[in-house]
Amino acid sequence: MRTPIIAGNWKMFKTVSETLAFAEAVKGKAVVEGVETVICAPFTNLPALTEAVKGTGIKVGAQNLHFEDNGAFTGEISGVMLKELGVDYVIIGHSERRQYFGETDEIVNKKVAAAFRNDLTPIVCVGEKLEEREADQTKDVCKVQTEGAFKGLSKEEAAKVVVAYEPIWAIGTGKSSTASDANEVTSYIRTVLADLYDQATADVIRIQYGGSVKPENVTEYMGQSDIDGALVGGASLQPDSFTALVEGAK
Ligand SMILES: O=C(CO)COP(=O)(O)O
Repeated sequence: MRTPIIAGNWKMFKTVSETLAFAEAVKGKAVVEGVETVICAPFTNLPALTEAVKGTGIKVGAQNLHFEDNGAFTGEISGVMLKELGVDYVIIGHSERRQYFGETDEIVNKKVAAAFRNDLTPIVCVGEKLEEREADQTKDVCKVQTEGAFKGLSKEEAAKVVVAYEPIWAIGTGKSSTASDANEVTSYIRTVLADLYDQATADVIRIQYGGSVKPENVTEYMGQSDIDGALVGGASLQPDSFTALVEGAK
């Protein structure tokens, strides 16, 4: 009932020429029936990437947006600008944005609203730090971040959001959460969403796992009851590995 979604988060990697080479290499691949494939690239690569993947079934996402549609915000990019490029998704509240760029739950919430204003699908990231996990605060942290992100969203909007559960200690470290631990948290997030809306709405919201996902472990995550895909950093950067991730999500 929930279509699995594999999204690559390229972070601050790849120039335009590298992006075009990647798109060429995955042409006719990295697309599997019943799985949604998304590449979230740096802003500078989005025009070339949307053009290059046209008709391939691969969708394009940004990694951030400003919460206003335009204005005196030097260096920022808005949802209006992304939409015109043919971008469909936008990652919001990634832990690197929260950690290095001071994004709070309130800012995340305003960005989610901006995404909906511009018909972009938000991929909202939540997840705990190592010390929070060790202090047994994982669920509390995810609850606060989820409630903060969804504030003011209608049921119809909520149903379209993709949540990415990314334990911060598992990002780029090679230390992935076990599939059953990750499923315990994603199913808990679903109960938070059911409390906010209702069970039927919570049941259609897709929740990804992110943190050291690779072709070798993706199938194990996808086999869990409440994990509907993966948000992948490092392993999404090589065409072969990205293709294998999508195939592994079948
Ligand atoms: O942050 C991530 C995706 O948003 C995860 O990164 P890695 O897959 O490199 O651990």
